[in-house]
Amino acid sequence: MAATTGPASRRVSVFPSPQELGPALAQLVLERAAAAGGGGRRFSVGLSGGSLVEILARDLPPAVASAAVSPAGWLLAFCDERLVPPEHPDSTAGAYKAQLLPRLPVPGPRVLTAPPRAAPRRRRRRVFPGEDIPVFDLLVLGVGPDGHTGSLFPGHPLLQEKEKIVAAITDSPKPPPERITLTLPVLNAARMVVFVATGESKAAVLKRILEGDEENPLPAARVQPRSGQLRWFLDESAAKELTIPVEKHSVL
Ligand SMILES: O=C(O)[C@H](O)[C@@H](O)[C@H](O)[C@H](O)COP(=O)(O)O
Repeated sequence: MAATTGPASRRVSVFPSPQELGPALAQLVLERAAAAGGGGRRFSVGLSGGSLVEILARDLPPAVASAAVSPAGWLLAFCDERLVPPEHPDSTAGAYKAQLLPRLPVPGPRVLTAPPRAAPRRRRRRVFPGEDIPVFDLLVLGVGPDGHTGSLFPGHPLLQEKEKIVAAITDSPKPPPERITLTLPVLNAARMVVFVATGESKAAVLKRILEGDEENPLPAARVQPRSGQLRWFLDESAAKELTIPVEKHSVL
């Protein structure tokens, strides 16, 4: 049963805990990779930091292994990045390089690390030829208890950005203050966006994002892919205040 309220293609899936959510997320990544494959085109996937790193590092490698898939044709990018050295514990790319990449088969994905400033147009043209705004096959986003996603924070002027595809922020309310982030035009151009949120600390904000109708929507509520699909993967604690129909996944 698919959840059908809200935007036409939005589906909200609820899992008992992150332990069940992780393998389902890994399957979704593989499905999207298979759908994108062929024609010499890379499967482009953007990942976020925070608790997602642990979930993907735990559940994606076994899924890749059991499906005997090669990630060599994948292009892995980051939805946002904290501007710290790669070896710093706050570095999102550093965390994926330490925890996920060594567990994937070799040759692994091509990894697009964030430039310290907005991406030069030439580089973007090489990676996403012919596209004015990069169209990712899949973006995996988190959401903070304040409703931020990527490094797009409530009330921040970056929410109005229309031109840049990657923007710098120097006053992030969540440390560290200096970050770069994909902008809303890129998030909303993706073929699929999946939000992942677990834990009780997200329950109240998820009710606002998924059921609210606010004049000034929270950043995560502004992610409505124009022609792509929008998925939400939640655990029961995060979903506990929701009254919209959801797709419940139980342990078999
Ligand atoms: O830089 C970051 O912190 C992330 O990229 C950020 O957008 C994250 O996805 C959310 O804050 C949710 O984080 P948690 O899943 O750890 O709560």
